[in-house]
Amino acid sequence: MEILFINIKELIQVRTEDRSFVSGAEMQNLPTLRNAFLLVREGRIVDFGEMKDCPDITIANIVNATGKMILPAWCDSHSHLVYAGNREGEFIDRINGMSYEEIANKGGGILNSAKKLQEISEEELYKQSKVRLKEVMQMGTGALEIKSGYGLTREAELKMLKVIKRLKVNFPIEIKATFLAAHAIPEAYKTDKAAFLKLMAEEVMPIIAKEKLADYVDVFCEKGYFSVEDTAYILAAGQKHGLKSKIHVNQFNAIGGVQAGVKFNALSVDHLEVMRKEDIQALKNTSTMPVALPGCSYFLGIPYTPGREIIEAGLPLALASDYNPGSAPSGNMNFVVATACIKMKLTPEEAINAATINGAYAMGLEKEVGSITKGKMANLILTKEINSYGVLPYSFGTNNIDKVYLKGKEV
Ligand SMILES: N=CN[C@@H](CCC(=O)O)C(=O)O
Ligand SMILES: [Zn+2]
Repeated sequence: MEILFINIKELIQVRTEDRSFVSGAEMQNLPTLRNAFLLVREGRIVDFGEMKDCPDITIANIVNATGKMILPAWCDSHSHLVYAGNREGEFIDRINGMSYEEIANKGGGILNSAKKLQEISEEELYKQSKVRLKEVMQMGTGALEIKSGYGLTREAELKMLKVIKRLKVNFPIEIKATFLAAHAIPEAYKTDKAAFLKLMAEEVMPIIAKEKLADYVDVFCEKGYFSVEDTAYILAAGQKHGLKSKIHVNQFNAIGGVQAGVKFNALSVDHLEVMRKEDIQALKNTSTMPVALPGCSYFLGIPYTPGREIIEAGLPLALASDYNPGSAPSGNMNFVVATACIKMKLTPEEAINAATINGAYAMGLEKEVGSITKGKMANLILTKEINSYGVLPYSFGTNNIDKVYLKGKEV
C-alpha cells in the first residue's frame, strides 16, 4: 500500500541525520520543508522532498495537502491509560477544597483506582482501555508508553500488563509497557512496606520478565510513597531482569529521585515539578531524558516543571500526557504541547521537538518514530489548513487535525 502526499504546505520535523534526541539550544531548531511531498510505502516513510523533486509515478492513493501541514504523530512517553472506572468523585472533592494529598491519606487516590481495578475482569479492563486508546490515536498520538501500577497485587498487576499486551497486538499505535512496581503502599502492607517491595521484586517481576510483559520498570519515588532506598531496590531488581527504568520523581518533593535515576542509568525521569539546582546539575552529561507532564500540573494546580531552566542548562526535555484517572485525566497531546508553551514558556519549536523526537527517545523508540525520516514508521498528523505550525499550540483546545495515519493507514 502506497500513499503520495503532495503540495504539503510545510513538512515538519524532517531529519536526515541520525539524531536520537535534541538538547538545549538545539531544541529551538525544528527543521521543515515548504511545498513538499511525502511518499509512504508499506507503512514506512520511503521518500520526501520539495515538490519540484516529486517523483513522477503512477499511484492510486494521492493526497493533495494544499494549505495543510504534516508532522510526525505525537510520542507520548508516560501514561497510565489502562485503568478502571474513574475518580470523578475526587475531582469534586478537590473543587470543594480537599487536596490531592488529603484524598490519598483517606484511602482515595491510587488506592481508590487499585480497588476498582482489582474488582473488574481483564475483559472489562480491556474494553474500557481501548476506548481511551482509540481516542488518543484520533488526537494524533502514534506511540505511547503505558504503565501498570494500579494493580498492587500479583494478579492485578499481571491483569494490567496483559491488557497492555492485547492493546499492543490489536492496534496500529506503537506501545511500550512499563511495570510500575511501586506506585502506592497497599492497605494490607501498611506496616510492612518491605514485604510489598519484596513481593513485587521477587515474585511478580520474574513472571513479568519471563512472559515479556514489560519493557521498563518504574517507581513513585516520593515522600509518603517510596524512598530513594526503596527505588534503588526496585531498579536494581529491574536491571537484573533486563528492565531499564523510567521513574516518577520530584512531583511534590525533591528527595534524591533524580540522582537515583541517573545512578541506574534510567531512560527517563518524569514529573520534575520540584527541581533544585543540584537536580538539574545531576542530569548533565547523562543519557537520562527529563520528562515534563504539564497536564498533571494543570489538573492538580501544582507547579509546572521548570522546562526553561532545564533547556537553558543544555539538557533535553520531553513532554508526555501522564494520562491517568487521578492527576491527569486527559491523553490529549495537543493540549500538552499548548500548555507547555503557554505555562512553561517553551517555544512551539521546543514543544514540538519535546513531544516528538524526544518523546520517542524517552520510550526507546527513536529509531522508529518521532521524525520525518526515511525508514521510520509513517505515523503522521495531517493538519487542517493552518497558517503556521505555531497555530497548533496557540489555538489551544481547537482541533487542528484533519487526519491521522499510523503505520501508513488512516485511523
Ligand atoms: N504520581 C504518581 N502517579 C500518577 C498519578 C496517580 C493517581 O493519582 O492515580 C502520576 O504520574 O501523576
Ligand atoms: Zn505517572
